Amino acid sequence: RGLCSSSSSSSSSTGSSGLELRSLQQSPKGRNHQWVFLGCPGVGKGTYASRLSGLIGVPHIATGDLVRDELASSGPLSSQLAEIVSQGQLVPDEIIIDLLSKRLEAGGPKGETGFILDGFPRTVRQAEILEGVTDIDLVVNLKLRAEALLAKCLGRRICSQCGGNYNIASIDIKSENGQPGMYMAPLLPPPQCASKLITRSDDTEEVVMERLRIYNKLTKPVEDFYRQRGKLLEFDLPGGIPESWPKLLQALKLGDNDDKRSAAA
Ligand SMILES: Nc1ncnc2c1ncn2[C@@H]1O[C@H](COP(=O)(O)OP(=O)(O)O)[C@@H](O)[C@H]1O
Repeated sequence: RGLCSSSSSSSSSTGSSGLELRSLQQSPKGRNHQWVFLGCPGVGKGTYASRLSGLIGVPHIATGDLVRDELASSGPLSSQLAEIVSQGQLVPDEIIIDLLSKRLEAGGPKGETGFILDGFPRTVRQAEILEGVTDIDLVVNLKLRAEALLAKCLGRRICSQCGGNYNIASIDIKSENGQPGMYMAPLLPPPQCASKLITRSDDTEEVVMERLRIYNKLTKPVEDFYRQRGKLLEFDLPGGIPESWPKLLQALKLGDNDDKRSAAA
């Protein structure tokens, strides 16, 4: 059983949460794509969600980024959040829903009606709340061989100046016992970022292992939640960006041609 292997499904009773996600467009007419990206830490959700967001013209909203922005703002929540995040635990639903609602509200005046969510929902309860306020079109479940996940998290680097995301891990899994090999090249920073790289404080081996454990326990059941609703698209990443990106576009029927937007409709 791998780090990110499947687990049994969980029941999904719709409890009254008392929570609401404000300002989501209710009507499927005239709105843009509302997609969710699921996948273990290190799988590359941020990379692919952000590339796709540029392509289909909707914002990439990562709840992990919202949490880190809140942490950096030194607001009233930051010390509570710092402790939770540094241990790889999940932030309480109420806080996450509040951060996400505010982000969605801020997009309203800019005319944002769609999104690619990355890092939300992370529990069945969060999925139920989201399903209660809008009809998600598609959930992409990104999967990567377990051997690569930890290395990908440990190799992650961010430019402290421009915010660019890079990865110094070079993954070369040799073929063995009939299993094919896999190569993932590092995503190195340009020279102007190279001296300004920082590592996320929760990307240590101990915390990543805990985040993977929590993913399997609390987020894996979210896959079943969407599978049962016919919304889940499974996508096995075949390697690094050069191999994976065109295949992902194909799987999403976005094709690699000039007609990307209409193909996405
Ligand atoms: N939907 C969520 N529910 C609860 N906690 C969250 C959620 N999204 C992000 N977090 C918090 O922010 C941290 C970083 O999230 P993220 O950047 O998505 O990490 P990962 O690389 O593990 O997918 C998580 O470990 C968790 O503490």
